[in-house]
Amino acid sequence: MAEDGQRFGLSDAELAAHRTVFAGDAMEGQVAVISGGAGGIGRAVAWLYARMGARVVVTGRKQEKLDALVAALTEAGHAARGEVLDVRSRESVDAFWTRVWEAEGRVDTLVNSAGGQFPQAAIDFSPKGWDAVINTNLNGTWHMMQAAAQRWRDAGKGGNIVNIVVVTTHGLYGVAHTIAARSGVIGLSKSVAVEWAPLGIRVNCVAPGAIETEGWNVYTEAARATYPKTNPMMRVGSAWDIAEACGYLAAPSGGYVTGEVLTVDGGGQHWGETWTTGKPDYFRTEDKA
Ligand SMILES: CCCCCCCCC/C=C/C(=O)SCCNC(=O)CCNC(=O)[C@H](O)C(C)(C)COP(=O)(O)OP(=O)(O)OC[C@H]1O[C@@H](n2cnc3c(N)ncnc32)[C@H](O)[C@@H]1OP(=O)(O)O
Ligand SMILES: NC(=O)C1=CN([C@@H]2O[C@H](COP(=O)(O)OP(=O)(O)OC[C@H]3O[C@@H](n4cnc5c(N)ncnc54)[C@H](OP(=O)(O)O)[C@@H]3O)[C@@H](O)[C@H]2O)C=CC1
Repeated sequence: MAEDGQRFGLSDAELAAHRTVFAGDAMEGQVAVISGGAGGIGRAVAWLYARMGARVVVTGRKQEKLDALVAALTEAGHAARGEVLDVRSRESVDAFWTRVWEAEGRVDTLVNSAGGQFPQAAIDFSPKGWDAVINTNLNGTWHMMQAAAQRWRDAGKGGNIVNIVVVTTHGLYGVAHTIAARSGVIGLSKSVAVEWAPLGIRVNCVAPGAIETEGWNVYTEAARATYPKTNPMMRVGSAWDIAEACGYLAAPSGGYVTGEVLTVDGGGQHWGETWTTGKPDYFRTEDKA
């Protein structure tokens, strides 16, 4: 829980009404699976895909979060289902995909938004902490990707995958474990984009900058206060910014895009200060002039 108990990000009511550039039938008749679907970014993707006409299946570890989202989507007239799933368990992932395929008869898009990390200097990572982040973000994403691809291969019909990662191009202080995991996901995605193209499967990543969501609760107030300075636009992004990138990749607009990393960070990969644990004295150049 947050040190100050704050809530961050967009509510279901805001996501239901947010302006979108996408047509209401852009994913008509399709089924989308969204891991971490009741989190901040996954929830926005679920709302957008549902509003584009898809049936959505959202997963996560906490039943009550899933229930609340499914109730809100259903209330708004959308087709939605929630299933508890820890992506770190390969056995659970396989059983989930078998159930979904039986229930829905198809899946067209998988978005891997289950993930996260805790901020800590790398030199102090415990073996258990390292494993938790690698198993969630790299292995969990892989379990979902491979299980989906195997069903698509067996059905003789392709699909597409969108992996939510992190911008890995510069040294993000305090999250080296996640940079290792996400770099793995990016490399993996590019490789299987090639291997799985003959199966009709596209694989892409979306790399968000600082996006206001409930996930921010693991960071301190001081760290969060710096997030607008992570990019030249000097503001944070919203989960809807990421959802629309995922909409572009999943809809026919993304039909010729594979092996790509779409960075949605207000230009943060080119300029900005990123301190997940607060700015260490060593880097305070203003005091050293
Ligand atoms: C360019 C633009 C850029 C922009 C750059 C700025 C953006 C930065 C903001 C990024 C934001 C996000 O990604 S926010 C969105 C993502 N959401 C989150 O990160 C939410 C929090 N994360 C998670 O829940 C996780 O996924 C994860 C960390 C893997 C937790 O997995 P588990 O459920 O296994 O967690 P636990 O059982 O609690 O912990 C497992 C072990 O991990 C370690 N551990 C856990 N929390 C710890 C902590 N605070 N400090 C130390 N160690 C910790 C301990 O060893 C734990 O074991 P014990 O010692 O035995 O307990
Ligand atoms: N917000 C931001 O600024 C940024 C976010 N990202 C990444 O985007 C993704 C989504 O983040 P965001 O929506 O902000 O964060 P949230 O914490 O709001 O959502 C992440 C969701 O992942 C689920 N989850 C975590 N671990 C597991 C697991 N082992 N199995 C299944 N589900 C799991 C959680 O659900 P439950 O607790 O129910 O399991 C949670 O709802 C993450 O990978 C995040 O690191 C990247 C860059 C910046």
